[in-house]
Amino acid sequence: MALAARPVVLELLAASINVARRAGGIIRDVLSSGELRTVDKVRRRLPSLPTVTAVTAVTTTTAAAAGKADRRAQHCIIESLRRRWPALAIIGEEGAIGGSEHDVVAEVLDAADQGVIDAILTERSGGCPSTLQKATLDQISVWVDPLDGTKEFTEGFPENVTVLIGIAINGTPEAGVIHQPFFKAANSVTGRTIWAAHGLGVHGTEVKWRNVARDGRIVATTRSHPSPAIERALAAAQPASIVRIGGAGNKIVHILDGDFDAYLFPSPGTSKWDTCAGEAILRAAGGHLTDQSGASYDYSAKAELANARGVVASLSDHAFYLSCTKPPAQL
Ligand SMILES: Nc1ncnc2c1ncn2[C@@H]1O[C@H](COP(=O)(O)O)[C@@H](O)[C@H]1OP(=O)(O)O
Ligand SMILES: [Mg+2]
Ligand SMILES: [Mg+2]
Ligand SMILES: [Mg+2]
Repeated sequence: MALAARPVVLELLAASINVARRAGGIIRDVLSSGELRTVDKVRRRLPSLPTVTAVTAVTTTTAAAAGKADRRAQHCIIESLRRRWPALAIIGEEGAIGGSEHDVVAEVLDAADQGVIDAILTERSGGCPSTLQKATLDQISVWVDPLDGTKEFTEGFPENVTVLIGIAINGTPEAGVIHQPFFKAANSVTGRTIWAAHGLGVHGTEVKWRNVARDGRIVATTRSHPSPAIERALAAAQPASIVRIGGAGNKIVHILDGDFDAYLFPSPGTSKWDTCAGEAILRAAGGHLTDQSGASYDYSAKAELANARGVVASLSDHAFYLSCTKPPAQL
C-alpha cells in the first residue's frame, strides 16, 4: 500500500540504500581492475576468535586505485541524490569532485527499497515517528564517506571497507546506511547493507548483545592511527581482548553483530562523515556514539568537520567506556 505522501527523509533513506549499494559495486570493480599486488602472508586476529590469528596472503592495491574508488563512489552517491533533491545539503569526504555520467544512478528510488520501508511503516503501530514525518529538506544534512577504511583498502583488508551515508535532522543523526562491499554472506552473495531510522529499528543484520559478565569485554580500536591516549583507555577498560581493525563504519557493524562491545578512539582524526551513519544506526539499536566526554556531536551542514574530541561507541555500558577515556589524574 503506497503511503499518501512519504516523508522526504524516508524517500532519502531508500535512495541512500540504493546508491550505497551501487557505490559498493564501483569499489569492487576498481579493486578487481586496479593494480593488485599480493604481498607476503600476514598474521591477523579474527574478531570473532580474538585469541586465534590466521595467516593469509593478502592482495593490496595502490593509493591511486583507492583514490579512484573514493572519487567514483562519491560521485555516484552525491550526484545521484542531488539530481533528485538539488537543494539538499550533502557533505562528502572527497569535496567537490566531478565524475562520469556512467556512475550516476538515474532512478535513485528503487521500488524494492522503498517497499521495504513502506511495509515497516504500515506495520508500525502509531505509523511514522513524528521526527521523521515532520522533517523538511532544509532541516536535513547528509554526510557521505564513499569509502571508509582507505588504508585497509590499499593494504589488503577490503573487508574493513564500508560506504557510509548518514542523514541528520537539525544536526542529529536520525537515519543511516552502512554498506559493506566485500561482506561475504552465507549464500556467498557479496555485499551487505545495514540501515536504520529513528524509531524504525535496524535492518540488514540482527543486532546481538554480548554477555560481558560471562564472556568478558572485547574492545575495538584503530588499526592504523594509534595514540598513547588510546592505549591508556584500552588498559583502563581491562578487556578480555582487544581488536585492532580499520574503518569507523566497520567497527560499528562489528558492535551490531556482537563481535565486540565498544569502539574506543579517544583521539582526533575522524570526521563527521565517518560517524554520522554509524551513530544513527547505533542510536536506533539503543546504543550511543559520542565524543569522549559523552557529548553528542553536531551534524548540521555548517558544523565543524572534525570529531575533535574522539569517538566512543557502544550498545550498552556507555558510561563505563567514557570513564576509561579520562586522562590520568594530574599527578
Ligand atoms: N588521522 C587520520 N587521518 C585521516 N583519516 C582518519 C584518521 N584517523 C581516522 N581517520 C578516518 O577514520 C576512519 C576510522 O579510523 P581507523 O580506521 O583508524 O579506526 C578511517 O578509516 C579514516 O577514514 P577514511 O579511510 O575514510 O579516510
Ligand atoms: Mg572514513
Ligand atoms: Mg573515506
Ligand atoms: Mg580519508
